[in-house]
Amino acid sequence: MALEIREASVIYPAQSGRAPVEALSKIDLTVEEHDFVVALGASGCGKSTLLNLIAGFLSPSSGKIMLDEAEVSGPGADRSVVFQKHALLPWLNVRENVAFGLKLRGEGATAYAVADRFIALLGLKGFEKSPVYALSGGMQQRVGIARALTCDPKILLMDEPLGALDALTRERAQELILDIWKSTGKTVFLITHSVEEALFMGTRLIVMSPRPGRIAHRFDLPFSRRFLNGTPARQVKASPEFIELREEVLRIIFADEEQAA
Ligand SMILES: Nc1ncnc2c1ncn2[C@@H]1O[C@H](COP(=O)(O)OP(=O)(O)OP(=O)(O)O)[C@@H](O)[C@H]1O
Repeated sequence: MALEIREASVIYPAQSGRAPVEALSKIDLTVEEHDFVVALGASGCGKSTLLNLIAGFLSPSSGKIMLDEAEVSGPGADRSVVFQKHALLPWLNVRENVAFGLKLRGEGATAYAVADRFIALLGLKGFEKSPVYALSGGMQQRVGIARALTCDPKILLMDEPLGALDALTRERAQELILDIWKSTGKTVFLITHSVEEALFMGTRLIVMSPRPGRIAHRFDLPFSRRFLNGTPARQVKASPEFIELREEVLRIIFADEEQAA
């Protein structure tokens, strides 16, 4: 078992005359090692709050987050976060950005060797000395993922990591992340607003509903394994089984959005 969330609730306190917000209500979720869990749901259903709980940026109002039997009480090197805005350091080049986390941990001697391994894995070889501001959005996001991986986290947490990319780059990045997931054996928790991305990438999907934020539906997914076993991505995404599930999940989310309107 990698991660266990037990009856976790988050209530944000009342602000400027508004009532408190029950952002998450009694979330139960077990994430096994090497799972690729994707969270999907209408805006405001608590996806980022859940990721922040796992990252340790936020403590639950009640309930527990356990990682390998130990209670999560704050951020730690066993979890790395990749955000949509990759939060790179613009004055440093690719290699320095990727090595940054390890150097911060005092692992200066090995930092560059490890960084170079992940630079190659993410297809950034040859760009080590490029300033990150000169790279495309897709390449910057790959630098962000390489940096997260260098610290060898048990769990990679990704909050809408591909949201800012154009459609073609986004599809390529999905495939790259799946290849890396397979080769590194990491456990992944990813938030996305794209139903197609969620179905394609995850081994497990949680569909969340708002007010209060909760897990309303859970699905086991076969599609990423089909891609990793050699079926072309577009063929996976165009299969009748994929399309049927995509429409089912869209119906669930649209119903939540309509209720909120
Ligand atoms: N710091 C905060 N203080 C008060 N309320 C908050 C805070 N952060 C989030 N919320 C509220 O908690 C609920 C869940 O927010 P959260 O950002 O986790 O949802 P989300 O599913 O990630 O949304 P989106 O898809 O729009 O990013 C929302 O109603 C939001 O307005």
